[in-house]
Amino acid sequence: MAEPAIHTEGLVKTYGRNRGLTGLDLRVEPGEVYGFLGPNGAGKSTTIRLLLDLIRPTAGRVRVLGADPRRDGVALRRRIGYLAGDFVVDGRQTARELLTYLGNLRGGVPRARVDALAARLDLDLGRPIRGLSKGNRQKVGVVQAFMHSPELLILDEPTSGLDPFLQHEFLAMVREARAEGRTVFMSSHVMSEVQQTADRVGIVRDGRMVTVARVEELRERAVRKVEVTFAEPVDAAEFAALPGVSEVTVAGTVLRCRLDGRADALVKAAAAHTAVGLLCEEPDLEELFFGYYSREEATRAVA
Ligand SMILES: Nc1ncnc2c1ncn2[C@@H]1O[C@H](COP(=O)(O)OP(=O)(O)OP(=O)(O)O)[C@@H](O)[C@H]1O
Repeated sequence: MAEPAIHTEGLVKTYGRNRGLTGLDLRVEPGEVYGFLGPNGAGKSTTIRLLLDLIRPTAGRVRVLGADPRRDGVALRRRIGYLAGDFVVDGRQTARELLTYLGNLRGGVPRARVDALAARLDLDLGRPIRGLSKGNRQKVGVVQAFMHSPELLILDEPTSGLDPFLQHEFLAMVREARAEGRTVFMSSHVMSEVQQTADRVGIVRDGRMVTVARVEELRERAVRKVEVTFAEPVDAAEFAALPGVSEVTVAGTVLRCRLDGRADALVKAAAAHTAVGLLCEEPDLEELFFGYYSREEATRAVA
């Protein structure tokens, strides 16, 4: 098996008496888009800062692209594109000057590549950064992360605060990066952006991993609200007994219920009647995500 793009074992980071990470095991395979999800304060930014050697671990092991961020930091930076959650730029220099400077630090980036990204995001490179709007400064951040075509993109809460146009382009760029075989590690507390792009999702809480799953797997386990309209009234009891089906109500010819996991049994039961309409809410990982938490909290309360 290929060496992981990111590998941490028992990663601990304490900030004085505060616990940032309490033993994080993380494995990101090369070429995948990995969504790193968790609520505020879970330890996402701490993890990312450790991967980039911006801070040092209290204990545990970190490998990034097969290297040690602490020893091989300079060489690693050239192979990584990083977009900080709080990416801030300012100054008299133009966007082009800043991007050229950053590009040179990473071994040089073709001008045409920067131009193409800027054109795509509708960013004027000739204007001084201090005169740019917040949205345009964010575009500078996106360009600097992608411009050197890095093997690994590390994106900390990348779409928070992006306008819908930029969000759309950004997610397209993530998908393209994957198509080119790059690895993307993206933190978020917004399920929808991860749902659209990630192959796998790791959910972190209180400084450790709560669960790791493929996005389809999470979807399959997700809870949906389903509404079926029949030609004739149906009996609620017939549907309430089905696996995964609960909260069944029937109003005339319309059946509403909650579906946990696979739709198979419900679909087959509905097919025994004449179904004239079917509405199924796309499952939201958010609900599943908080489902995990409450389940975990419940376990803790019992313990
Ligand atoms: N510099 C610091 N000093 C003290 N405690 C810190 C510091 N940085 C983070 N922490 C603590 O470590 C924990 C994890 O924080 P972290 O910023 O990594 O979470 P996060 O998941 O990135 O959250 P957010 O989405 O809010 O950025 C929190 O309890 C936080 O209070």
